[in-house]
Amino acid sequence: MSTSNSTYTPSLTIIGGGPGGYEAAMVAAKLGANVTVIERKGMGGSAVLTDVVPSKTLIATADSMRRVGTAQDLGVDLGAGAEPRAVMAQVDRRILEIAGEQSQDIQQVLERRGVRVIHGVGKVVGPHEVEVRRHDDADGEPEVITSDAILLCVGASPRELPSAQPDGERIFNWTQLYSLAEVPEHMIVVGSGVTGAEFASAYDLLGAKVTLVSSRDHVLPGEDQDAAELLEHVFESNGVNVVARSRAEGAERTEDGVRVHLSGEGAKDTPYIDGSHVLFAVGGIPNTADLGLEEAGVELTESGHIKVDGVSRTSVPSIYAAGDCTGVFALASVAAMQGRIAVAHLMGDAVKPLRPHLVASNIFTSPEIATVGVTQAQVDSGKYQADVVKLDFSTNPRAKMQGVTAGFVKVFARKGSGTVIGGVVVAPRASELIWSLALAVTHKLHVDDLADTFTVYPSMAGSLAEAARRLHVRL
Ligand SMILES: Cc1cc2nc3c(=O)[nH]c(=O)nc-3n(C[C@H](O)[C@H](O)[C@H](O)COP(=O)(O)OP(=O)(O)OC[C@H]3O[C@@H](n4cnc5c(N)ncnc54)[C@H](O)[C@@H]3O)c2cc1C
Ligand SMILES: NC(=O)c1ccc[n+]([C@@H]2O[C@H](COP(=O)([O-])OP(=O)(O)OC[C@H]3O[C@@H](n4cnc5c(N)ncnc54)[C@H](O)[C@@H]3O)[C@@H](O)[C@H]2O)c1
Repeated sequence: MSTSNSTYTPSLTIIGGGPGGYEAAMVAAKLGANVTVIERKGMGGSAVLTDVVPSKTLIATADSMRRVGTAQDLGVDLGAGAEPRAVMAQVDRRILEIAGEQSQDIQQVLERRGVRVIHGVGKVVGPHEVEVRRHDDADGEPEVITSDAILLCVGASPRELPSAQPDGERIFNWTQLYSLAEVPEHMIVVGSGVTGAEFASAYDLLGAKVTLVSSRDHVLPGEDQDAAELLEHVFESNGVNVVARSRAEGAERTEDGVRVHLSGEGAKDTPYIDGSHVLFAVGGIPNTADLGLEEAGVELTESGHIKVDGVSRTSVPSIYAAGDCTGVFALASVAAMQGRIAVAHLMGDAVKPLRPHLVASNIFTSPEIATVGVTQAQVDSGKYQADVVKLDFSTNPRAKMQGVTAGFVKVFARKGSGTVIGGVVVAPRASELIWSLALAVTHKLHVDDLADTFTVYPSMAGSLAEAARRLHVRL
């Protein structure tokens, strides 16, 4: 259906204004739909207000600290006694300003495109009906909006331990970190997934003493093992204390800080840790309770996520879902893609189902860890037959010039054919370098295509081309 030539204007109600919701709203409005977005916190959702934007802005400051800290190795005299210091009040103000501006920008763009934005709480009350309680009319009668389709993009919230309720002063979840007057003296980070690793890295660079509690043998379970080991090595050399094979059982306030109680193998040596602050980064739970989903017949998984197919359809034909509430891949980019796919499907536009094996992602630690496509674990398990080349950046001239001492690039090419099927980059700004590999994986480029493409000399990207060259298949 080409909506621009059609007299019929489909209508779409979206609950949740994060990347899943706002991207879908923009595309749907552009395609001519009548769109309403209901958001309870602010446009941009958790991604913009509490998760991605604030954490990456904090990490930008931490990264500046890193660069200033290593400037002396490059011959920069910072002057006697001049130690870089993060001024947290200023850092936090900047974070909240950037998040607020970003949220405003998104709202304005949507409104310019004719999207109706409602600040309030939405609930599904039928296959085509959403009830909304507006914040500016909380005691009034809720409005019921009827539309051709509903898109659920309600996201997720931090998981909390009953025995460690966050108070936003000493015991934190990741949404509460942006009002610290000072850099924490000793930050205990519980959970060594992506969130825990990023904050452990950031607070370390900001000057805090950091202890990272990991329930597994190593940090970043499930990520590329070489990358995780390298990061753990960097953590160790920076003085981050990784307490492995330990689970936090609870946390309590002490006179001047917190005590975190541990269980598990690691707790035999360390039954508790005292620190000034503790951050719980122990995963998220989908915001699907009290949304009227069971009554509407929308099927959920055991974990409470909304079941969707490759084009974001739920078990109810008129209801779609996208983003963290679906449990597919907790990434802003995936949420946005799922939202766009839902809209394309609804509007009868060309639609390609989500292809999770093409997702590129980045862990914003120092160094960053970026991945795309097939993983080393999948190659090792025999799921994919691949040739693998791993090149350390230690021999890369640009890396030497910039003082980059730790990092590598790894390229996976299909055995026999040489098609690029995956890659890992560990380096400062790996998030930017991975795009060339993502392009290669998505468009099934050959290693020779990468090798034959000019790179700038000297550049970190030169190592990507060199890895591809080493994977050349001689016919
Ligand atoms: C600390 C942290 C850092 C991250 N960093 C990155 C990163 O660097 N890159 C990346 O790709 N991903 C990152 N992520 C993941 C990313 O934040 C999520 O994948 C993304 O936010 C998902 O978008 P979404 O649209 O599903 O939901 P969200 O961004 O969670 O937005 C959902 C919105 O819906 C609202 N809502 C819920 N219920 C209702 C209701 N009934 N009525 C009205 N509104 C409602 C919520 O309040 C929320 O504002 C990070 C996550 C965390 C926790
Ligand atoms: N840069 C990014 O793109 C980025 C950043 C942050 C989060 N995310 C997304 O968010 C998703 C969730 O990541 P996450 O790290 O928040 O959650 P997660 O569920 O991946 O990791 C939480 C970790 O905490 C551990 N844990 C749970 N309870 C514990 C306890 N009591 N004591 C010690 N450890 C405990 C778990 O075993 C797990 O390893 C990721 O899949 C990622 O996609 C992305």
